[in-house]
Amino acid sequence: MENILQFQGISKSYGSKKALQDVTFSIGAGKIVGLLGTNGSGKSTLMKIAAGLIQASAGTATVTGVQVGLETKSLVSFMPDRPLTESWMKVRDAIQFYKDFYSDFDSEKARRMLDFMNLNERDRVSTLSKGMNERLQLSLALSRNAKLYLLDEPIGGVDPVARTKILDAIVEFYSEDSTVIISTHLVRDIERIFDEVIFIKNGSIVMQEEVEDLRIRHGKGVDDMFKEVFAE
Ligand SMILES: Nc1ncnc2c1ncn2[C@@H]1O[C@H](COP(=O)(O)OP(=O)(O)OP(=O)(O)O)[C@@H](O)[C@H]1O
Repeated sequence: MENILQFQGISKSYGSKKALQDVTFSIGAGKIVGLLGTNGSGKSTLMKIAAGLIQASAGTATVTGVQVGLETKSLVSFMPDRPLTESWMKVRDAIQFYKDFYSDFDSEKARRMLDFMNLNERDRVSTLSKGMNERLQLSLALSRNAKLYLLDEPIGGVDPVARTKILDAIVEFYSEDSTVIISTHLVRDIERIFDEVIFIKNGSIVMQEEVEDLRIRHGKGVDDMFKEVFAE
């Protein structure tokens, strides 16, 4: 099976703070993967390295076998935990902005997603609620034709109704030959959509399992396993 994302011995420090320590894993094509860890465990750092936004202090990261850098930017669509859009924009300006910026942006798909999300192209980004803004950011990220989608806390801080809508949209609109990695600590709400999970604790990977194997091997769901691994 083709590796979509591979990390080999990746470490990252911010000054004396070690955010990632000797992280090695690989993820195949056609999966929705949960990157699960408590606050400060290194999830955003890992995603930013995969997206080519920050550099690792040591190790190698590849996307479809290509070392992360300029060439992989067109393969990876990243939804950061803070919006990339500007507050003066209307929803349609945000779409145009992405279209201008990314040659792989599919405007037709964006329109279908906006419709599904109950977003109006005339709405001003600054007036959107947090949940509606997350819906917009997700629509923008998933409307690119990428190999790898990195969604950093797509359901952070939104109500259960918005969460369900966002998760339904991911399942509905992701294309099955790509891979989606979703970071979160809100495991219970989201575990139903994962094929595979990676647990990250204090900057190290402590578990990577197919969800089905986890159930068979440990007789537990992802949320129970998460609570056990991260118990303090
Ligand atoms: N720019 C930075 N400068 C210094 N330390 C940083 C920086 N970014 C992250 N860190 C530290 O690195 C560690 C990992 O942070 P990271 O944001 O990757 O974790 P996270 O799992 O995404 O956390 P959260 O769920 O709270 O967003 C944390 O201890 C954090 O304080």
